[in-house]
Amino acid sequence: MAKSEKISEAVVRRLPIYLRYLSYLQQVGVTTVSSQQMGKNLDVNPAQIRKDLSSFGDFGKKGIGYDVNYLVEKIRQILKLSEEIRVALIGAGHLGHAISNYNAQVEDYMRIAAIFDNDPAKCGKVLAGITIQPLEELIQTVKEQKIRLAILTVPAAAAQSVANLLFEAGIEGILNFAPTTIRTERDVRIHYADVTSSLQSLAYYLT
Ligand SMILES: NC(=O)c1ccc[n+]([C@@H]2O[C@H](COP(=O)([O-])OP(=O)(O)OC[C@H]3O[C@@H](n4cnc5c(N)ncnc54)[C@H](O)[C@@H]3O)[C@@H](O)[C@H]2O)c1
Repeated sequence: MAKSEKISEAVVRRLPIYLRYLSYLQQVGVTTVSSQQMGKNLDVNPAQIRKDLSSFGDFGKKGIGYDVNYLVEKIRQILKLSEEIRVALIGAGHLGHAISNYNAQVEDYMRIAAIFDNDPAKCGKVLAGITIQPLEELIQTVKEQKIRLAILTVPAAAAQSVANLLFEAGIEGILNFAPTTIRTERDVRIHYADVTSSLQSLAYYLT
């Protein structure tokens, strides 16, 4: 039973990291895991892991650890990953190719279901098993296919206008790779992924 409905953003960001490790344990047939083992493998303080996991229920057993299958199910539930979530990718360029091909290889509840580009030379071509569609078809396809999330891999100059189309289509969240901020007037969650900023933060720790 969940102790609280609302989980902090920091915990929500750590849960996928726990889930990735726990899914690996499932694959190799490990059935229980302690917070110590998890902490060692993920380089996270075990006390932090216990605290995070206890925030949505008290299901670790002292001296035995966590039941891996149960924990995977529980985290999937919390992250609303119990059923497939359909994702659109916009911008079938270099990065779009890499992400689409990767997504097609991994077994994941996040499934890229549609790909869009505004380059007529790319539309109609197949990428990772999906036919690239023109941008004009975005709103209708997103609505028809019940696509809820989007990945933006277009140039920065195009990001806002494409995001506006996504808002119009009713998208609920965007993972933006373009190096620009997206403004939204609706309750749409925008997350940013940026290798350069991450490297810049890492540079701070250079000795
Ligand atoms: N966040 C990161 O770590 C990271 C890393 C690499 C690239 N990027 C960014 O990702 C974006 C894509 O990079 P890339 O190297 O794949 O570029 P790219 O030029 O190879 O691909 C961009 C694609 O977007 C399409 N496009 C352009 N305008 C569009 C529009 N209005 N609607 C739909 N499609 C449109 C182009 O036709 C092209 O296929 C850029 O903004 C780049 O700066 C971010």
